[in-house]
Amino acid sequence: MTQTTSTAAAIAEEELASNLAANTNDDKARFPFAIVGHVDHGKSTLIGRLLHDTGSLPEGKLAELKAASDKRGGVLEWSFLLDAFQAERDQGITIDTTQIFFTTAKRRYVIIDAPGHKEFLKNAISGVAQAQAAFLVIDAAEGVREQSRRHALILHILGLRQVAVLINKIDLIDHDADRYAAVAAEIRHYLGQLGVTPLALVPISARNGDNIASRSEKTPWYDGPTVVDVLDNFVPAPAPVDQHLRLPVQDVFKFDHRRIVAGRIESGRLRVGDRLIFSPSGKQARIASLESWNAAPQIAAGAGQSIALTLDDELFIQRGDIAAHIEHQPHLAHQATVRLFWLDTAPLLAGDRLKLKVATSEYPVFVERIHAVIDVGNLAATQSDRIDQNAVAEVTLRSPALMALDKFDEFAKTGRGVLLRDGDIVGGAIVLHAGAVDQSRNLYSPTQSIGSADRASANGHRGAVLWLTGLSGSGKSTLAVSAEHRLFQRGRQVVVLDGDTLRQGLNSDLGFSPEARAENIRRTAEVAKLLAETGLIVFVSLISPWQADREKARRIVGENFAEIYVQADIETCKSRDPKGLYKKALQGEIKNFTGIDQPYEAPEEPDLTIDTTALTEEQALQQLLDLVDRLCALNGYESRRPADSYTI
Ligand SMILES: Nc1ncnc2c1ncn2[C@@H]1O[C@H](COP(=O)(O)OS(=O)(=O)O)[C@@H](OP(=O)(O)O)[C@H]1O
Ligand SMILES: Nc1ncnc2c1ncn2[C@@H]1O[C@H](COP(=O)(O)OP(=O)(O)O)[C@@H](O)[C@H]1O
Repeated sequence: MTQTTSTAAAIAEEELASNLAANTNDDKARFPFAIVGHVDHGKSTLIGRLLHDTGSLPEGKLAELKAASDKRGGVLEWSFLLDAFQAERDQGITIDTTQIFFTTAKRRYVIIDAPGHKEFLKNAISGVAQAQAAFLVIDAAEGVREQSRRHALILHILGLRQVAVLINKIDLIDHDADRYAAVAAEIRHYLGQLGVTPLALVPISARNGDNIASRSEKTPWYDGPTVVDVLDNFVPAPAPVDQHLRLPVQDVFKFDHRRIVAGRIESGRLRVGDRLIFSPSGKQARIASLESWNAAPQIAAGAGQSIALTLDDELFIQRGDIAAHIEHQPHLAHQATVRLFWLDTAPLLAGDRLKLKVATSEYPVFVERIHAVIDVGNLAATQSDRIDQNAVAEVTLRSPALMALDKFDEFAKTGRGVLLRDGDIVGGAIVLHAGAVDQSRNLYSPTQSIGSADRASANGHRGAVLWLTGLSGSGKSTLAVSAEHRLFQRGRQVVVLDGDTLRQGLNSDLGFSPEARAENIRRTAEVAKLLAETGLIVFVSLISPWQADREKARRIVGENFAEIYVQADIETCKSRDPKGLYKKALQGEIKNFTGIDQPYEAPEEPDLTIDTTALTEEQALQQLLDLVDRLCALNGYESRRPADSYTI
């Protein structure tokens, strides 16, 4: 390293350190925690109490509260405090109920998401609520309830490991040690199944102030910490600045002929001269400058800072790209296995299409497979094809877009996302596994064409041509169209090429002579080949009465071609006569009609024969879909985990 660069590096370190130190002086340095629990178990009262007992109430608030409580019958209602804050907020005064601040002798705190706040789950899941610890409040008289369980599960899913349980309303059970012990055992057992060991369980009465800021005389059998002790003992998370760099691009501005890339550094650090790679595009450039307005020029920055930088190369960077150092990039994948929490009233089904929003990027995805749905009550994993509201499940999502993702346990911010349907948040997801792809294959240069393997990887299946042959009325179109619907619902790329339709456009110049039919089949085979190469599952529904023409079609398409004989005898077809054509042909109104005055050669060795005279439409469809599954599955693409290997 030269003298100049080492000096620059030293300055950068120093500057970064001072920036970070500056950061610790703002409100971000408050220790953020959440209070969760079943409705009416006492969360609001606890907040009122905490503010009061730590001396954090604004002047005059207590008097106001007393007056309000007197009006309603005398008992001091600590939860009115939150109502009062809410009222002030509604009038445009500064206190925000979703961010309540208070201070103990040891440090400053921010309570994230006031209890009862309907958005808690959404916020918690979307990562807005960056709590580092949580209190789970449980009513001593009522014990563990559905919401207590669900909230505990969410805390676990969100990766929150510092959890303490406050068993509230201890006065309602007459400060009874045995009843307290029973509730404590129940919640310990449940949390134990999740692999969570509560840091403490505290018997409290939020209303009366027992064991909040000082030890209560009414629970002489309890010798553990108070709520404030527990708070002060939560350990702040290690600074994300020590992790690898993740800079999700928020925007790119044109300014004075320069392109300025803006974003918030979610983890790690960077400095001028660093070489960055932007995922998923794979473009690379060095940082030319860190922009600053009305401030001394910066040459380094770290996690938590919002920055604007320029690059030494005019790359096309866009919102949603993630900048990282080359040695430690996010995973690139079309497929991700996630643990999700479903919020929408409408269930999530296999094949459903959603958007996965991770940091600043949004990817279209569909549910490729639901591995297991978790019962919130007993944590049992069951196999299901639907995920109902408030359920937790493990699923594989697939995107036609290449996604840049991290695993949640490695990078919290870029390893978790929100699921959107029609613009609404309908669930949250943490990434357990991002299916890796061969990166070199996916970093395209504009001159390199996209191969069928890339397309298959994006779609989650290979392209193929399923050539349905059979008499008019045998059931070709019926089967092709139902298969198309079924596969489309599963998120497959699929299309039907039907003789009737093609003959109205591409092949409108052709009749039904043997030569015209041969040309009809040749053209259709060429089109089917092109579509299959772009990754589609193509159903061709043509009578294609001659073996030689069908063999030619197979040669044109090449690999991934299947000949399917849709079998029904002529008498059955005549009796079905869905379009009334047999009647006309028998009356001589239509000439050269297959099966009447032109032959039909049944396939000699079809890949599949579907006898529609013996099967119901559904059975016939299943036979066809089974063949599609075999023909179009990617090698190893499933990467499925059986439900019984599910652990949470
Ligand atoms: N002479 C004659 N013979 C057979 N079929 C006739 C004829 N005239 C019109 N139609 C209608 O055209 C559809 C068949 O066209 P195809 O393109 O599938 O035929 S071929 O593959 O070229 O043999 C066929 O559709 P399907 O009933 O779905 O098979 C008929 O609707
Ligand atoms: N198992 C079956 N599979 C497909 N179609 C069936 C079956 N059983 C009865 N049908 C009926 O046969 C007719 C087939 O018509 P269509 O699909 O237009 O045939 P094609 O496209 O081969 O001319 C439809 O009316 C359909 O409801």
